[in-house]
Order: sequence, then structure tokens, then C-alpha cells
Amino acid sequence: MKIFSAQQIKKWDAFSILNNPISSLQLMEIAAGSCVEWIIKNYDPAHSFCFFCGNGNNGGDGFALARLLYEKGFDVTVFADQNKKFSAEALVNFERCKAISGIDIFGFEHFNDFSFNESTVIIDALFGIGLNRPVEEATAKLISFLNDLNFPKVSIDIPSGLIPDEMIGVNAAVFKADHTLTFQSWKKSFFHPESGIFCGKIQVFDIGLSKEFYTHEITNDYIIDDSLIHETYKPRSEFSHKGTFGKATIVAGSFGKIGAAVMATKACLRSGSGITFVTAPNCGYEILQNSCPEAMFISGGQNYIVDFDFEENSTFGIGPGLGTHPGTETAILKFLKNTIKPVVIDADALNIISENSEHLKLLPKKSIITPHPKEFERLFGQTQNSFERLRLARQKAEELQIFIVLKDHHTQVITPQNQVYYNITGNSGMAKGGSGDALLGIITALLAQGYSSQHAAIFGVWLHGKAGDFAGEKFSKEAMLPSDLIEEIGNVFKFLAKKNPSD
Ligand SMILES: NC(=O)C1=CN([C@@H]2O[C@H](COP(=O)(O)OP(=O)(O)OC[C@H]3O[C@@H](n4cnc5c(N)ncnc54)[C@H](OP(=O)(O)O)[C@@H]3O)[C@@H](O)[C@H]2O)[C@@H](O)CC1
Ligand SMILES: Nc1ncnc2c1ncn2[C@@H]1O[C@H](COP(=O)(O)OP(=O)(O)O)[C@@H](O)[C@H]1O
Ligand SMILES: [K+]
Repeated sequence: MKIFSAQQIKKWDAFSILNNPISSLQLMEIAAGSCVEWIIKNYDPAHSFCFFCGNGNNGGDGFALARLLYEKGFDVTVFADQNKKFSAEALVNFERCKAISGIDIFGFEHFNDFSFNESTVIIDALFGIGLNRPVEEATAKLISFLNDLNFPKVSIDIPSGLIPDEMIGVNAAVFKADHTLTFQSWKKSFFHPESGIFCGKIQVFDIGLSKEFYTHEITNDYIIDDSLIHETYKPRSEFSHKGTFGKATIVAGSFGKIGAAVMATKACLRSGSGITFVTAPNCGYEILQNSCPEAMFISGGQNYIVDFDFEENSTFGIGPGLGTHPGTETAILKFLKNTIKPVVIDADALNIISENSEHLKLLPKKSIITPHPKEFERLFGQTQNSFERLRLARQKAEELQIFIVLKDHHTQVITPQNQVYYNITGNSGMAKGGSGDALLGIITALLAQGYSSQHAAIFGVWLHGKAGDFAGEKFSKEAMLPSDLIEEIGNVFKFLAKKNPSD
């Protein structure tokens, strides 16, 4: 699914109004109507709703929603600033609200005296995607007051104070929602940790904006959604043999970190690799042969890897638990000098590369690197925030002609063509040592099976997150282990096969 900027979303609204038999006011009514449906499903009529509406169209959504909820029998109170000019659509909906005697409307100055009760739900319709300057002091105070109240909080379209495409300022006033009910598409700031933290759970409602605009409007930002995955996933042909699904070699482990090699190898085996090798130090021999009997062991040293050979037919995934011993460093750099085939690189292999910027040039074109934010910083330098980090990643992916998998809550896959794919599977149960090792194994297996680097990276992060979600459901986010995630990979493939009409 494409992600558009705030400017593009405004163009999309305008295009839809111009080319479809629909007015701006009708769009607002549809938007408010979809919020009502969600509220009815989630809150019983004993709840009372307290609206905070701005003077733009986001406020207009709020007024329309307040009226529709009142008509459904909910208790509704509205706060708004009648001294400031409303947008045309906001004014119409404000007047419609005002005409209903059962809806009390107060000025913002009265928010302090209002008696909120236990059943209150706060609706934030102060600012939407039209915020174009920092929130003024009085409104910032209101937002801070509301944030301190211990009631459920719902934002309309975007938490007020967030900028849809950019980093927020230091100490910016932002409404902290439990739920964000957004229209037509995700906004970029929902994915980034500094701003995403304000959104709570996100619901996206289709309000019927033009499909023609969506098809033709150009963007470089995408969400990895189910339809993209179904297009990417290649079911296995029954007329096949182990050679059909490639050879993968995991290079991992050192004394005390053989577990990393086990997890990467198991994840690789579970993700469909035809023939799997693991190059590890001898101290891991028995552990690996016992835990991953399907994988063939290749010795790379005694307690850490000091040598391993390039093998033309194999796809290499290198890094988990390697350590950064000078012998290992020499082995990794020698390998990279001798290979031209795309490789998957993570963890200590990235740390070794980051010691000298010249090493980056050894990465074969179309390789996939999977840094977490700290590893990214070691490789490419410090950035002030995740938006800036992403900009730098785009630049580096293009410069080096590699794919960067920037790991995060919403991991980003950055292509050499300057595209960004945001992942929306995965959960905080994966914030545990070992999750990254599993990801390396998954991506290596997909690349070995003939998926392109782009597809292996995109499908890999989605699969990893989805398996993490399945494991979280089974064991809880607290208790789930990266090993449980690996065990769930099979259920993700079953889920895909079920949805695939050709199967
Ligand atoms: N038909 C449609 O288009 C649909 C639109 N929809 C809804 O409209 C929302 C976008 O509405 P919007 O563009 O009117 O702006 P909004 O987000 O309400 O912003 C506030 C307005 O206030 C102003 N302002 C800006 N910054 C400010 C500040 N710091 N402090 C004070 N004032 C500030 C600024 O005006 P200015 O003062 O610059 O003239 C701006 O116009 C969108 O998020 C969705 O909810 C849906 O109904 C679907 C159909
Ligand atoms: N809160 C979270 N939400 C979603 N995914 C997460 C979260 N925390 C971690 N992950 C995922 O888990 C993996 C962690 O990788 P990494 O930091 O390299 O761990 P390690 O090297 O310890 O195995 C990444 O793929 C990351 O996206
Ligand atoms: K809002």
C-alpha cells in the first residue's frame, strides 16, 4: 500500500471531490460515520464523550461525530473556540451541533471546571494533517491537561500536535491517544518511534477517496501489507527437489554465542532453504549437530571463526554471535573481497565492517544488511532522530547499491532505488536477544530460494514479524522467545498457503 505525504493526501481529497460525485462535507460525514461505527463496537452507551474540536476540518470531523454519536443515544459534550474563524465545513458542522439542544458546547477556557466522570471518553479533534506551526501555549496547556487525565483517549485522523511526515519539535505538545482513527491511509509519522508513541492502536478507515488518484500518484513510501506479501510469496512446486530451493550457508557463532548460530540456522531451515550449511567454530559442533541435524556443519576455527571459503552456489548469511576477534575480522574481509554474489549481513559482521568506511565498499551489490539503530550508527554515523536516520539510510542504500533493513518496531526496508517499505507485523515480545539472529536466517533462506534481494528483505521482515505475532498470541509478549518465533514460521506459511487461491 502506498503512503502519501500530508500534501498528497490533501490533493487526494481535492481530486476525489472534483472527480467523484461527492462534496467535502459528504466526505466529512463518511469519515465521522466510520468513527461512529468503531465507537459503537468498542464503547457501550453508558459512556459519555467529551469532544475537543479545533477550527479546521479536523474540528469539523469532531463536530460531525459528536452529532452522530448523540443521535445514537450517547451523552456528548463539546469544547470549541467560537471566537476564531472556522473552516467552511467545520462551520456547517459546528452549527449543526449547536442546533441540538442536548449537546452542551463550552469554550476551551472552561475545560478546567468541567466535571469529568468515570465513564468519560475524550475525543481529540483539535488538529489533523493541517497543523502547520507549533501549537500555541494555551492549546499546549489544554493538551497537557488532557494527557494527564486517566480516561480513554481517541484521536481523530492523527493525534493533535503530530506532523504527518516529519519529526516533532523538542518538547512539542502532542495529544497522547490510546486509539487513533485515521482516514484512508497511514501517515508516515505513525511508523517512527518518536511520533508513533502518541498514536496508540491505529484503525484505518476507507472513506472512498479516488482509486484513480491512488493508482497514478507517485510515492517512494510503502507499507508491507498482506496484498504485497501475497504477490511476493512463491508457493513450492510439487515437481521439485532439494536443489530447487537453493543452498544457504549461515556463518555464525563464537565461544559463548553458539545460541546465535543455532537460532539463525533453525530459522533458515524453517524458511524453506533446500540445503543448509552452518559454518561455526568447533566449540559449537555438538550443539549445532544436536539442535539442527538437518544442517551440515563446516568448521571455521576453534573458539571463533578464523577462516571460511566462498562457495559460488551458496547464499551466505553472516554475522550472529561472531564476536569481533581480529582473526574473525580477517576472515570476514577476505570473504567479502572474494565474493560478488549478494550476501546477508548482520550483527558482529556489521560491527567489523563499521571499523573502516572503506570496508563498506566490499559489500557486493544487492546485498542486504540488517542493522539495529546502534549498528546503523556505527556504520554510517550519528543522526538526531529516526526521520534523519531514514534519510541517511536512503542515501547510503543508493550510494552502495544495497538493501538496508533498518530494524525497529516498524522495521524499514530501504532499496537502492530510494524506496522505503515499512513493516507492520511484529511486537514488543520480539525485543529480546536472539530475534535478530532469526531474521538473518529467514532472509538468507529466502534469498537462497531465488527470491530477489528486494523480495527476500520485504518478505523476510514481514514473515519474521508475523511469526512473532503468532508466538506472542500463544505465549504472551513477555514469555515468548525468539525460539518460539522460529517454531511459528510454519504456521505463517500455512496462513499464506490458505490464502493463496492457487493452493
Ligand atoms: N474534505 C476533506 O478535505 C477532508 C478532511 N478531513 C479532515 O480534515 C483534516 C485536515 O483539515 P484542515 O486542513 O482544515 O486542517 P486541520 O488539521 O483541522 O488543522 C488545523 C487548521 O488550523 C490552523 N492551524 C495550523 N496549525 C495551527 C496551530 N499550531 N495553531 C492554531 N491553528 C493552526 C490551520 O489554518 P490556518 O490558521 O493556517 O489558516 C489549519 O487549517 C484531516 O486531518 C481530517 O481530519 C476528513 O474530514 C476527510 C475529508
Ligand atoms: N518492539 C518491537 N516491535 C516489533 N519488532 C521488534 C521490537 N523489538 C525488536 N523487534 C524486532 O526484533 C529484532 C531484534 O533484532 P536485534 O536488535 O538485532 O536483536 P538481536 O541481535 O539481539 O537478536 C528486529 O527484527 C526488530 O525489528
Ligand atoms: K486530531
